Amino acid sequence: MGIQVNAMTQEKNEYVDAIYGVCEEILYRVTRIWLHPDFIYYRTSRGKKNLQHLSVLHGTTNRVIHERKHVLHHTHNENKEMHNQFGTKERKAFLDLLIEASGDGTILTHQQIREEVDTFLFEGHDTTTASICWTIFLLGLHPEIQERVYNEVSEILGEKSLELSDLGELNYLERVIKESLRLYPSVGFITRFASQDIKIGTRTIPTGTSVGIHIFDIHRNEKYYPEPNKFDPDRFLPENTKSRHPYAYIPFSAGPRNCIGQKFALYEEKTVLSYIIKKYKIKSMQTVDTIHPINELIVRPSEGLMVTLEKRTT
Ligand code: HEM
Repeated sequence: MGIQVNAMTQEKNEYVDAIYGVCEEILYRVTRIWLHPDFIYYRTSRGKKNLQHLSVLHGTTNRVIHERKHVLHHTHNENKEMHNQFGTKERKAFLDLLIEASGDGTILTHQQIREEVDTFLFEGHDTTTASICWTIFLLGLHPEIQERVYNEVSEILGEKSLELSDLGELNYLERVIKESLRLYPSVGFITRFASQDIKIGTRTIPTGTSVGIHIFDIHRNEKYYPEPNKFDPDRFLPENTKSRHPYAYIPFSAGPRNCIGQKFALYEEKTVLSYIIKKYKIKSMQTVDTIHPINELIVRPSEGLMVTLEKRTT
């Protein structure tokens, strides 16, 4: 979106703190029915704190949109092709497209643009970060699987830099990421609103019900995944997936409101992981039994994940 959050360099970061605060608060409030009415919740100290977090988040997004509108207004480049420093055609940024499509507020209001930007900022960064971390942790526990990834990456990349066309060749790494997303789906739980009666077996879910879908548990169903807690990337070999129920694996949700960033997410993860694995041997300092995954909208380890990185010599 064209802003620097500096989340890696600043120990205390207002934007990051606000994201964590809001995530924690959503779950806290959702699980306490007496806090559901606004007129009660916003009178509590937690409700007031949450408003402060939201004001940081919305303030940042508003600033990004206003700055971008300003730039677009002054460069008048809406209909011109943009070229980067190498002279190749540059695609327009997502925010630029939204601003252009907004028809100066007649088609998309400022608030609607802001909601889209918030969704992308949130869905697009924490999800992939968590998934990359869990994959590193699992590779650090399984040296033989890590070595297979290393061999694949070395064979495809050699000494050259990664190119877009290489990403489709990293098949084993893709299976590793998919299996990691099965065991630790970044989004462990989603909800849907039943817009009509749904019959499941002998039971009916009536219209208007909020339905919780526990992706974390679905992914550990023994019926579809024998030895469900075992990390086995070969579960995602084509011959092993072809007869699996399509909704037995839903890290990106399913249906019309599934994740629109899933292809990008896999590209991003393959890029980051292949660079790390090519340079370092990863060793995990914890085991599956000593880490505690928690669901704060994103499935994270409650106390972080400790790994050591040893520089590869070959
Ligand atoms: C490993 C990475 C990711 C995972 C596991 C993931 C997972 C999901 C899930 C489960 C949903 C459905 C949420 C719901 O229905 O409540 C979703 C929606 C969405 N995701 Fe992702 N996501 C990932 C990465 C990304 C990235 C990188 C982007 C953007 C660049 C993105 C953009 C979105 C958007 C915009 C939606 C909302 C779609 C809609 O409501 O129509 N996601 N994601």
